[in-house]
Order: sequence, then C-alpha cells, then structure tokens
Amino acid sequence: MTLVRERRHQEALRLILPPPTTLPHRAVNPSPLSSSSSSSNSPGIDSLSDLKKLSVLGRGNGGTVYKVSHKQTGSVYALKVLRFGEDDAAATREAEILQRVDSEYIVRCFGVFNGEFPEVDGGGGGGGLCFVMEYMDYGSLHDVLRKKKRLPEHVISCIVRSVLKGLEYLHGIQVVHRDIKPSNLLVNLRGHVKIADFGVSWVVNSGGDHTRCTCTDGSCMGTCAYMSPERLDPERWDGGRCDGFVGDVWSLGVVAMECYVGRFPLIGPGQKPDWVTLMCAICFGENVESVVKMASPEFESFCQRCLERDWRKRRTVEELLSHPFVTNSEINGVEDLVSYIASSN
Ligand SMILES: Nc1ncnc2c1ncn2[C@@H]1O[C@H](COP(=O)(O)OP(=O)(O)OP(=O)(O)O)[C@@H](O)[C@H]1O
Repeated sequence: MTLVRERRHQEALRLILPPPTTLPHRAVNPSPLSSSSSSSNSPGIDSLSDLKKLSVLGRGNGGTVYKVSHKQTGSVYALKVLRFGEDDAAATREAEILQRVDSEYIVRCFGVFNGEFPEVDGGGGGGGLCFVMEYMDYGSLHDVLRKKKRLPEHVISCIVRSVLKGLEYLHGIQVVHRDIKPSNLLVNLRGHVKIADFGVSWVVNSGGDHTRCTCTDGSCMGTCAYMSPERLDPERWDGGRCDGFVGDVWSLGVVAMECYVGRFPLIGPGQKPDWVTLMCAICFGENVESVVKMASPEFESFCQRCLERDWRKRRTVEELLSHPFVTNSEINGVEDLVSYIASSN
C-alpha cells in the first residue's frame, strides 16, 4: 500500500458530524408509543417513576441500558437512557423510527419518555430520552460471541434468517439500518434474534430518476468496521448512487463471518483495527474463501453474495432469503440456538 493511497483513504474516512440540534424539551410525551407494537402488549407504564432499576445491561455511545421492572406488575424491561447533549439528533431519529416499526424481528419499544429516570443518581442527571424496550435475556450477539467464541453454521443460519427477515421489514418501510453489528442484534430466551438501535438509520425517499438516500440532519455515522466499501470510499465505489439498502447486506455478511471465525473477520488476528487498516481490508482485502476456510459451500457462497465489493452485484435481502444457506436452515434451528447459547461451553 503506497503512501499516496494511504492518504487518499484517510481523506475518505473523515466523519461528517451531525450539526448540533436542540431537542424540544418535551419532544416526546411521557406515554406509550402509538404503534401497535405497544398496544398489543401495553405494559401500562405512565411515568418513569413506575420503573425500578435492577441492573445495568450495557453502555453504548451516549447512553446506558438498564434492566428495570415495573413496580406494579413486576414485568421486566430494558430501559435505554440517551443523555441530552450527547447526540440529540441520533436520539430523536431513533425515537421517530421506533414509532414506525412493528415487527417480531425488531426489538419492541413500548414507550419513549423525555425526562429523568429517578432511579439513576436520584435523578439530577440532566435528563435524557428514555426508551422502554422489550428485555432480551441473552443480551446482544456480541455478548453471546464473547461467551461462545464461535458459532456453528446451523446456528449462524438461524441468526442470519432472523436478521434478513428484520431487514426485509425495515427496507419495506424504506428504513436503512446502517449499523448492523453484533452488539445491535439482541437475543432472547426463546432464541429470537432481533434488530435494535436506530441511532444512525436513514429513511429513504424517492426522488428524480433513482431512489436517493437522504439524511435529514447530515449525520452519516455508524460503526466503520461493518461499513460497506461504498460507504467507506464512495468515490471509488460510486457510493453516491447507492440507495443504502445493500450496505445493510454487507454488514450482515461481516457479522455472519465473525460468528464463524470467532473474531472480526476482515483483518488478521493481531492487526489493530484502526481506520486505515479497516479501510484497506474492506475495500481491497482478502477474498471470502480464504477467511471462511473449511466452511460448507452454502455458507461460503452466502458470505460471497453479501460481501461483493461492487454494490450493484451484491445480493438484495429478498434474494438472500432464498439462498440455500438460509432456506436449508434446520427446522429446529431456533431450539438449537437456545440450547447452544445456554450450554456452558
Ligand atoms: N433490549 C435490550 N435487552 C437486553 N439488553 C440490551 C437491550 N438493549 C441493549 N442491551 C444491552 O446494552 C448494550 C448497550 O446497548 P446500546 O444500544 O446502548 O449500545 P451498543 O449498540 O452496544 O453500542 P453503540 O452505542 O456504540 O452502538 C448492548 O450491547 C446490549 O448488551
């Protein structure tokens, strides 16, 4: 890799930060969302003081996720608190998208509150946007991989099918997720795998001769390790003409390979995942077959279809749902997923 190429890569990797936005102080009413997702299982949470903090489930960019219980019913939820001032545009976008979605493949949101969660530091934390979410017992796929290291193909097939179904739903309502990665795929005791975290998602609008992706506030962030070549280097890969949907497919391909090899698959085991290393690996790296050695032909073919660098040749979600690696997944795949995750080794 020449110095010239390195410099070009670094220039292309500059992040476009969202302009500062001010969230209206009561942007979201302290009531459950109007979507049918909330009405079908309405937990009757009228205020954040109805919830008791049980533990911290995890921390992400700009917020913390708590395990909470409803004081009256004892029902357990995950409460995601995004502090004001961290990335208000992302928080607002997440609230807007969560109000649109209603799918068994997307983590349910029962309500969004604008205020303080009194159980944290006795309140006084400056407040934030608080999402009452379905509690996913096994946490994220990232947590599962930390415990299990690698997953067998039939379990990966089951996970991939659920994520594809979730993406099929999202793309059908014109939402591009843009941050598919293990920590945004959550797993519950029943073996259901669901997509979460819409902080960097886009809503696609139709316009002109081709569909264009618009980002209302200019935010173009996401996790670069899982980003597609056309997002990392739009100039080289004609990213400006891509509607973004197949970017989610690329990310899913990386996740599938990561489950198989037990580490981030696009760089070597000892390599530091800095911007330039990732850029080189994603845009010019090794071919899939050298990474998923010993895999079944179906799995190798599936990964190749997802990780096609030219986005025009990459398969769509609909096409991948009829790929043999997905359609041949064992009927008892979900039960296997649960027993595999629950097993101690
Ligand atoms: N509904 C949920 N049920 C159970 N655990 C959850 C739930 N939502 C999030 N978590 C846990 O909390 C962690 C943090 O989630 P969060 O969405 O805030 O950030 P992240 O996706 O890990 O990171 P980033 O903000 O960088 O995308 C997750 O990785 C997961 O372990």
